[in-house]
Amino acid sequence: MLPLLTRTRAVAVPVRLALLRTSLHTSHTTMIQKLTADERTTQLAPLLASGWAMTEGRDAIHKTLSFADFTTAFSFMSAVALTAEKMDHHPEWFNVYNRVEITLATHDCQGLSKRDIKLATFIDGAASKLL
Ligand SMILES: C[C@H](O)[C@H](O)[C@H]1CNC2=NC(N)=NC(=O)C2=N1
Repeated sequence: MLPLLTRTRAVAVPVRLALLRTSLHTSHTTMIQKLTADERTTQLAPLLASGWAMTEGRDAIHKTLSFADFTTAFSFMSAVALTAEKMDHHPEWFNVYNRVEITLATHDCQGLSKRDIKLATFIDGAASKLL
């Protein structure tokens, strides 16, 4: 029979290793993935056909929207900001008066992910209500 302290360590070490494996596995499987080639055809292509464009030199998309005036542009930005915060997914954007330039990419995977598709789709819906 092993002394109590040795037995405790003999059990505790494998348990800790198992927990570490589980946490590594979980963080790996929940990591946000770049869009696959198939997803680019089915989900990204429609956005590229409706005013979004690939950004040169990076896996990102951008679009410029012009509204009637600053108040309308800012109202659009407020709607997008609330949704972006809920999604924990934020646009890179630039506003001057009535114009809003938006770039979307997922920093966590250094490229385009489903979150960018979802946010771009929301942005198009919000803009269409105000344009
Ligand atoms: C810690 C926080 O959840 C992350 O930094 C979120 C926040 N907003 C984000 N926004 C965008 N566009 N890409 C991200 O990878 C991202 N990650």
